[in-house]
Amino acid sequence: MANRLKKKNSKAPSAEKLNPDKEQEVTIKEVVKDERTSKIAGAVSLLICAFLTIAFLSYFFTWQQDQDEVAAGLSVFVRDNVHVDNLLGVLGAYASDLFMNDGFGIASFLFCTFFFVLGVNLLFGKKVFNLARNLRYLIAGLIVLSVVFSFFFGRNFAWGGAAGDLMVDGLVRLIGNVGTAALLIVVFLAYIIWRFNPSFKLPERKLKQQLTPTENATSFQDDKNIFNEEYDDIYYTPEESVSINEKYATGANDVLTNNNKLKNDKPGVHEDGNIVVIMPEANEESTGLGLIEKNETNSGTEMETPLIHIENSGENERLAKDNQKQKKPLQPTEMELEIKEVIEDEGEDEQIVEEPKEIQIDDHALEIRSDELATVNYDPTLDLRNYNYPELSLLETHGSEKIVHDPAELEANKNQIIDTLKNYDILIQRIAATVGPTVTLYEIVPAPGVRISRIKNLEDDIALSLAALGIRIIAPIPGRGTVGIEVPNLKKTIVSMKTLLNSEKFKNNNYSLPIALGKKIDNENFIVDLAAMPHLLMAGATGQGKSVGINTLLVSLLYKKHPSQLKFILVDPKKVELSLYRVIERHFLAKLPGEEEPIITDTKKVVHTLNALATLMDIRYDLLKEASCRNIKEYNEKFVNRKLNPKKGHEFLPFIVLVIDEFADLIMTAGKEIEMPIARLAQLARAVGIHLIIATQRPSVNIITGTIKANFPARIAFKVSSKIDSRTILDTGGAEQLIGKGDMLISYNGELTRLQCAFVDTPEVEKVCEFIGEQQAYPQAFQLPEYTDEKEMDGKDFDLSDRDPLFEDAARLIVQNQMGSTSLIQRRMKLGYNRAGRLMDQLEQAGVVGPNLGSKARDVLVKTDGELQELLDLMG
Ligand SMILES: Nc1ncnc2c1ncn2[C@@H]1O[C@H](COP(=O)(O)OP(=O)(O)OP(=O)(O)O)[C@@H](O)[C@H]1O
Repeated sequence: MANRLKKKNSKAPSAEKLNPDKEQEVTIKEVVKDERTSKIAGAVSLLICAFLTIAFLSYFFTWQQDQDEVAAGLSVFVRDNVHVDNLLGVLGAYASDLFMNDGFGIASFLFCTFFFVLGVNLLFGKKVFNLARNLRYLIAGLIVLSVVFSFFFGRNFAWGGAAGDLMVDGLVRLIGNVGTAALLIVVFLAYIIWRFNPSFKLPERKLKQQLTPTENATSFQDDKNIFNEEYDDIYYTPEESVSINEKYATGANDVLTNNNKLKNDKPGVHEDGNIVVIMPEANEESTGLGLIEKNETNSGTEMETPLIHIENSGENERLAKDNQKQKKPLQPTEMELEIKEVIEDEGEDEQIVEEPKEIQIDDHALEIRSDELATVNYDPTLDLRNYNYPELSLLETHGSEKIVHDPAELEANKNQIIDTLKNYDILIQRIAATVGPTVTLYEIVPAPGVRISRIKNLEDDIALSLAALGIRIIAPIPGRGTVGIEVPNLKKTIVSMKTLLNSEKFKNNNYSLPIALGKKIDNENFIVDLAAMPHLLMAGATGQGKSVGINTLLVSLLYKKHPSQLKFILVDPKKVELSLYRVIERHFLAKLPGEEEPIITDTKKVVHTLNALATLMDIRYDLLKEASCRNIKEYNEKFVNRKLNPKKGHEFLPFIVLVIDEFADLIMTAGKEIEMPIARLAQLARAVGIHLIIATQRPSVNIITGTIKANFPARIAFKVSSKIDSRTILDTGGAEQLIGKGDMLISYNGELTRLQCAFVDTPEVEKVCEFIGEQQAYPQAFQLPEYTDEKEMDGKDFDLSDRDPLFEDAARLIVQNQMGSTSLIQRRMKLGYNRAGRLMDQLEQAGVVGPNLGSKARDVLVKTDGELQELLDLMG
């Protein structure tokens, strides 16, 4: 027996036997999941609703005739010669008797509403009504209403059905007739309040002329109740109740779009009849102001109803209608696309003129003796007084420049956006388009109640549905409260450098270092002051427009600055990108003393240059300190007004802009040696007019380190390959969705702006450089302070035959000035502190100066040039 059992249990079921079952199981699941099944179920449910409604209504008139027939139960379906009067025959008579007589009486109509709700939800495949809430209403309603009807209407008809009668009997036995009546009145009222939340309002005593904010807030609260009631079953789940406030606050989006107007509106009645109230629960993007329109009701009492817009009465009506239609969203094609006007700032085609000078100085100013301070202002441009600024004709206009609206494209995109959002149950109220050079910004006002975070979360799906590269969703647009969707234009417009340089904003600004970067989406020229930035970090994958961007910056500055006012230090490890600028070496470039190449390509030299720049920064800080100035602007002003003595080492300080084209290469080869001086310069150099522009195509965290990032508040990202890269540069995603070719995001002043970078082609840059290069120049490039590798010099004891090459110069300087000061050597010879200190030690050993006296200058032991010469001759 045991064996037999074992055998039976261990016998594996054959595959053939299993398969059919499995197949069947899968098929049933599929059938249940199939949307057609739910549609069919929905239709059946609606049919049941209709059937029950007709049967129940018919029951009122036929119950007496039919009750005998159906009293015998299910046999009515099989018995012969059964005659019923119910409109729906035997089944109608049986069902209505079952629900009304044997069930819950008139309350049975609630079953009809439940099947209706269920049917609609199944048929449309989404949660049109809240099923759970309706089920709660059904159960509570069946109990409460059946008892109430049974108790108050008696038993001559199935008012409360058998269930109602049974419960009434129990209650009467328990608490008597009076107790039951009292209890049922309370329960019934509670049910009505729970179900419909009616508003109880005392009649107004007199017409209000002026509402105080508190009164307004109360009115709002009341109306909100009416509103809740109106929308209770539709669209919104209880969790979305917060949104109901927004929905009620009809004005919310108008508040947002009309921010400026509304911000000025104070609570109270306005001339146009609108009343502004403070909305206690307005959503956070709104200003907290909403609008309520004054309306006369039939009864003549004043009532507040939600108003959408305030611009003018016609608009109000239209939007109020829109608001009423919220339950029925507009079709995409029905919604109008508002095309926003773009700003065009184009100046006349003329040459950019030199900044006006306060005083024109003629030749004799040069003859002013250095020992007496002149009364005429110093003009730093005098050395190259015939210098001509580059002409605009050297640049070209690329393409048509005019931004073309393609109505078909705009319409198609608009419809697709609306459709796509609708698929995700996001309804919108208004849509506007701003056509930019490369992308069009569709600005949408979501319907009240739609949470903006939902749109943001659906970014990828929406981009996929719109099937366009480079979709960026800005939800919400800061300060506007609308949601922006940027869609690339099929036909892109190139922004020419020439147009930007010809714009009024570029020609007439008082920026120290104006740079024309590009155009915003609304076509506004983006022109900023590099001196205010004060440094710029640029990143972008290869081929996305970085080099063009750097050229744009350099060309802007070349068009606006005189060689005496600005010097560039160009670092180009790739050797080819910036080589065009070598022809302006003696006008605009700065380099290390004795250095051949004007453009720095070698990493070791970059380290030297950066350290020399740091030394220059220290020297400039000393000068500023002596002149009691806080920054280069104040210092230069004082110098120009001849309040600073050039004999004491003061001089006009040009701005210095350091440009590094490929930062990653440098960091890879020199690491900290590069990072440290860059960080130090970035932290301190701004006040002394030294600004850095650093570009890299590898925006990874080991290149753009925390130290670097912290000191570069202004950052530009061209298209990058990943969201991580975008975060590394901008601290947010978005740059991976750009479309290349100069499409960029700039994070500046805490704002993220999408720009189309101005385009300047290499031949144009070449022409500009040649134009400058052909003109009279300084004898040599601007000399940076000498830099000697501290490590090389350290540990070497002073040996007279091995003295510093600058020993003699330093000795002469000290003797001539009769002042043994290290900072004098530093400033006048443009040396770093360490080297100047070492020179001073050597001078002490040679007997030129006395020992260190702490904060005081050392005594100078050699009194005349002749004495010094003798000493030097002795030293050999
Ligand atoms: N602002 C712009 N407008 C139109 N086209 C542009 C713009 N910027 C760049 N382009 C196009 O993209 C190409 C590549 O640009 P660019 O040489 O500046 O890239 P890059 O990022 O510097 O590349 P790499 O790192 O390899 O040097 C240009 O030749 C030009 O055709």
